[in-house]
Amino acid sequence: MEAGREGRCFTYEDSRRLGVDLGDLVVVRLRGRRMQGLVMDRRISSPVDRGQASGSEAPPRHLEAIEALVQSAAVDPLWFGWIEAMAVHCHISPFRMLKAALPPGWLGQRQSHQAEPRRLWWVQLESSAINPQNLPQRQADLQAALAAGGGGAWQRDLQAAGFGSGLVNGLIKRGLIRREKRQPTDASNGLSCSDACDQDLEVPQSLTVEQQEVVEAFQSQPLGTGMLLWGVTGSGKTEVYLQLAERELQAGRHCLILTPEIGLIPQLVDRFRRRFGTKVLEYHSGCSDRERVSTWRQGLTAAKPLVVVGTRSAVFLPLAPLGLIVLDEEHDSSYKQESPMPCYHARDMAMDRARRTGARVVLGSATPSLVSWKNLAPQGQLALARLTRRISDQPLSPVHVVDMRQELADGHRRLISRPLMERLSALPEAGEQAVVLVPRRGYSSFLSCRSCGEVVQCPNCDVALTVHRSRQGHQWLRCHWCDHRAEVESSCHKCGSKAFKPFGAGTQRVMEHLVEELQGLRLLRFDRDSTGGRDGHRRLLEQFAAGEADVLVGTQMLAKGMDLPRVTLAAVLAADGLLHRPDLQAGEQSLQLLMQLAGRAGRGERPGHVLVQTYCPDHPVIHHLVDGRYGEFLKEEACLRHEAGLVPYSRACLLRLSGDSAAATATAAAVLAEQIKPLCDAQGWCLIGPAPAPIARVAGRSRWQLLLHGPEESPLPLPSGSTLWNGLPRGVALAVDPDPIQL
Ligand SMILES: Nc1ncnc2c1ncn2[C@@H]1O[C@H](COP(=O)(O)OP(=O)(O)OP(=O)(O)O)[C@@H](O)[C@H]1O
Ligand SMILES: [Zn+2]
Repeated sequence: MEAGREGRCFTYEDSRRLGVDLGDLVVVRLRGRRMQGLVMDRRISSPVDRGQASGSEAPPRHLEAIEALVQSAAVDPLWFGWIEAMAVHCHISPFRMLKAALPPGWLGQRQSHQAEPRRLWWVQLESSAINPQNLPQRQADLQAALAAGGGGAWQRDLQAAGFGSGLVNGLIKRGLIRREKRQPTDASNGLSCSDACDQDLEVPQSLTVEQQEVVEAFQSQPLGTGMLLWGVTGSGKTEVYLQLAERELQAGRHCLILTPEIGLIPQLVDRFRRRFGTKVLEYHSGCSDRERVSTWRQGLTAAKPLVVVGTRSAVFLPLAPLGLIVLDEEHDSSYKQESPMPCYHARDMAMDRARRTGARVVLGSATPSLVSWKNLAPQGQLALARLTRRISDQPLSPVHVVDMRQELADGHRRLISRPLMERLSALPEAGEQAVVLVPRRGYSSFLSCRSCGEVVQCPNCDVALTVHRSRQGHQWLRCHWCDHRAEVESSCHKCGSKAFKPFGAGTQRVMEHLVEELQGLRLLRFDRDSTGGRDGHRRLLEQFAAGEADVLVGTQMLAKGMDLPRVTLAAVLAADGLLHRPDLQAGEQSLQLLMQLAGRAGRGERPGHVLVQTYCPDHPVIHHLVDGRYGEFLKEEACLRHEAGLVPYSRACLLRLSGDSAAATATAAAVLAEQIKPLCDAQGWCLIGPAPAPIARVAGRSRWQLLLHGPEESPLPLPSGSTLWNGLPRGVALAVDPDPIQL
């Protein structure tokens, strides 16, 4: 139950014979109060046992009854065992691990949900309607799907088959269909709707020789193992996932397809739906709590195997038997949950789950992480498969570096260099498109004084405030950590200078420059601010794919997954912002991002180009980007980190403390350090800190940290259970992050 910091376990009796089981949500009383609890463990006891209770001195106790069953989880013991093991791995109580694994809203479920079955929308063709001419294609498709299925279908199944509510509403307006609420059980006058929608599914592509080899290699892999699929951008990895999934489905096993970012979900879901129709479900933060609970339940009760496309938390779905787990873009750090606890990495979870259940894992990437690289057989656990050629047979696009120092020396002070300008302005005539990466969002990064160097900081956090600007031209400052907002000032409050201007370039600022400087170019902006709403990403990408713009300007997410044949130019405006982050993996991560971006160009018939603007063209990352030999980079990086004894050739663990009071937090950090120092010494780990976190204050809370560093694959030098938390003063929170990615 949610009692205390870690949640606590109590014992109750199922005297009302509700048949409760592991993971079920039940109603019990705690000190007279009705509360909801999760069933964490089960003991069968007979009256005789009770009389001779272990230890024998304890008299038989009267246990309170479980009052009601709210939700039955029906998870299998294998799944539960895995969750318990992961709790140990993440240094968290089994209760909190289970709570994190269950869909959000599970604990808040009302009993009434179960008592009365929900009524659903039923969509029915109007028999009297006259078929209009010139129906838009998708509306016609929907109409045909309904007709093929006998005239009606549940809206939720139509949704699953890719017919959104907009389309349904369109046909309602035309009077072609009507919609009513019905009880899901009385589907008497309907087809089993999924069959209707699954009628004209796409047929699989015939595989290239390389793809075929990968599929065969995977088929011969033992159950419970994994494969690293290293395939250059545009080499047809997704097609391989599709065909592997198809084989699993035929064998009656479920599939999980994971992607790091919610922005990549729509394209992936669309591709899987075209192939597998209503077998495809979604599970990610863009779904409502109710949808996630529903997908969870469908996973438990599905008669036929499913494909679930989701983000990292989908790794917990209780699908059984599970055949395949794919992690696309496996190198992406979004697979790691940093906060709140449990701080888990979906890749570790997936590998462990596969080992236990006999599923198999595919880690796909054009730029594999060093962690997976190091985990290759024979020393490690992963088989390696490669796709070295693009489907289009276009070579990877050549990379041109623009030295911005030279631009400046030549008196050219624009954001957009002359070579980039030239290429962009040639696009419309050639009927081609470009993507431009700006490594930060917002109007421009920060407000600074050119006279004294003062930068406007957030009063709550140790970060610069970002300048934002509305369409009407109004400017304001905003903190990306705590959402603090402030007005923009016209002069420096420190020295009074009027040379007080935004510095750096965000997507909005770049858009304005492009609009000014490249009249006649049509631009679209693709970042978190412009892709709001559930279908934001899909809408923008559709517009761009339909040729409504020449240039797509955006942040990180535009580098990934997009497959548009007319894009022949990929550019990055200021690579420097990426290269100089104070982060251990900055090199690896920026090269991954830049190669990913480069992979967007030249995927169709026409050759592509990549243009990188930077003030340090001699940076090793830029060199590797130009020569395109990612394998060489991995080898060098592995050597460097191996020699320096850095992760993944050692192990790290970060303890993060935060609290309202700076003094209390600092003291708690010091006390904690004293507590674990002897354990570190005994196990050959070293303890760094306590020290203030790199961003020492967020949303008014002080942050301190302890970094532990130890031998590869050794256990964390921490006391078990909740010991670490027991000594903490009120108001100070502690999170344990094993294998942290960011410090
Ligand atoms: N065997 C095939 N025959 C014909 N076309 C194919 C085949 N395999 C893939 N394609 C097409 O090639 C294009 C690129 O494939 P896909 O998107 O799967 O590559 P990818 O490796 O996943 O790319 P990226 O990692 O860059 O996102 C897609 O349009 C896909 O439909
Ligand atoms: Zn702030």
